[in-house]
Amino acid sequence: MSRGTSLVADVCVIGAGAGGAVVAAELAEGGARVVLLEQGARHDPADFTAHPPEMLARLYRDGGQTVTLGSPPILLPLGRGLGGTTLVNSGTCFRTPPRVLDRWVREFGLDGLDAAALAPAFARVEQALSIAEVTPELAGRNAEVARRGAAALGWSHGYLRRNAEGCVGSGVCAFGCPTGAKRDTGSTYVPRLEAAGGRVVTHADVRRIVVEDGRVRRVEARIGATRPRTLTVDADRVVVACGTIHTPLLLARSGIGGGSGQLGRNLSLHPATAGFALMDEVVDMVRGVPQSFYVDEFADEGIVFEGVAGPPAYAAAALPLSGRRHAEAMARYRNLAQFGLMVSDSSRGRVHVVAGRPLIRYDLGAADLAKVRSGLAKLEQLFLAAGAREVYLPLPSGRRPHDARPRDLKLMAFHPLGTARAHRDPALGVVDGDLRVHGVEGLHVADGAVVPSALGVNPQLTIMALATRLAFALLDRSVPTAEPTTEEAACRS
Ligand SMILES: Cc1cc2nc3c(=O)[nH]c(=O)nc-3n(C[C@H](O)[C@H](O)[C@H](O)COP(=O)(O)OP(=O)(O)OC[C@H]3O[C@@H](n4cnc5c(N)ncnc54)[C@H](O)[C@@H]3O)c2cc1C
Repeated sequence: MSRGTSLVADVCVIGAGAGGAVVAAELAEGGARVVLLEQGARHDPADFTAHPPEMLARLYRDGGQTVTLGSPPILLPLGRGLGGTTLVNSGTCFRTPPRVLDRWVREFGLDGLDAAALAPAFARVEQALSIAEVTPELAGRNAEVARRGAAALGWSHGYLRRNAEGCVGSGVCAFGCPTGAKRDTGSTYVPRLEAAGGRVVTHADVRRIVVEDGRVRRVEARIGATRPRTLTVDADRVVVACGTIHTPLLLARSGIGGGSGQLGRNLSLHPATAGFALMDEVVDMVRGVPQSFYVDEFADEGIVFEGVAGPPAYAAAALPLSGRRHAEAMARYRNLAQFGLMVSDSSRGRVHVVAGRPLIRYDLGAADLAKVRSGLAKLEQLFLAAGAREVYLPLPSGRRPHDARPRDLKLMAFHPLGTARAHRDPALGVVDGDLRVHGVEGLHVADGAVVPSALGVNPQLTIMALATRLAFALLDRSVPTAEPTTEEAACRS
């Protein structure tokens, strides 16, 4: 053991999030010998306390404090462990909008990724994760505030589709689902992988992918939470799925994928922010699904509103007030509503390493600043139309949405994409349309890094569908057509 351990696999998958867990399980069920290496731990919902500060430290990389450098700095939380960021996400599931897929075909030469070609992969994931629309009862009163506002204004809206069958509305999705209802990839695809004989190694920090004579040969990792040692996995195929921030770093330190000059570039991240409203009615925002409702009236302008909510410890940190006003608003926590907005960005950032530390550089461009300003003004309109007594926007006092400067904004981002983007042309992308790293035999990427443009919708289903398609391509089979659900079968008959 002191000299290190080695394993042999047909496929070594690195990272157990939205992309990695899916591709690993599908490959193992298809008969491949799979080793899945994950830097984080295996988590048990029985240990999820729903207490934000405690869970941030346990489930997130850097305690959820990953931040971009630029104007303005943006908080960019990332999950770590079996399930990756799916373990802490809100469970919202959208297929990639057809207009985005059309653009991929036109601008990036990704002919195999049109809506019809991806439909079986989407359907397979939707079935595996029991994706269904949230009911108004489960959505809770925070969603009802937004619904009332959108209805009064005549804005297009709806309840979101989610992967959380049996959800009871604990209200703390971002801090680990305490009932285990959320079907993150760690509790769905990883058990399927293990049942099919696949091997999972947690606390495995992959340091290098070794390529010889243009072919991938092996993966080298440091393993062990307490006494680190070396693990080598010999494999003819490797799928990298460390997420948009860490995949380009691993490829770069392995000396791979840099040929086009695009590695680490083209980072989009859906800048997001949120406002609060003080209502006359009791909202109890923590009761119900935090992200259960959307308003997409302005989707064509690149602005989408989605629910967000949390327990008092979370709201106290997020409320854009200070001193006595903060204390007074928190004393009326039960009357507070919250709603968020995200913009489909055209600004692009970059991930690279400086002095051994990852650095994420992203500046909000003028077009995206205009979208955030317009989104904040519309958010205020939405709350007022719902009957808000006061609206608290995340801006310095005295500043209005139309004159907000980048440094006035409190932005977060949850959807980093694009740093190893797919493009048919090796001079313009890191992977091709089959997610194979240009110029390297046997090496693929299956995570947010390959997604070549902002989506305008939450990305996990896109990433999972791409991972499903990759797994079946490697197995040399087509993605099977999903069995109709009981509901669909009843409708058809
Ligand atoms: C709070 C929050 C809410 C969100 N809500 C939604 C939502 O409702 N709907 C939606 O569609 N999306 C949502 N997202 C985004 C979504 O979860 C991510 O886009 C998605 O999980 C990304 O998948 P991935 O495979 O690219 O990376 P991840 O899921 O992040 O997985 C990457 C994994 O790789 C591991 N890893 C990294 N480096 C190494 C290494 N060197 N060796 C071994 N392992 C490594 C990491 O530990 C991690 O587990 C949300 C994100 C956040 C933070």
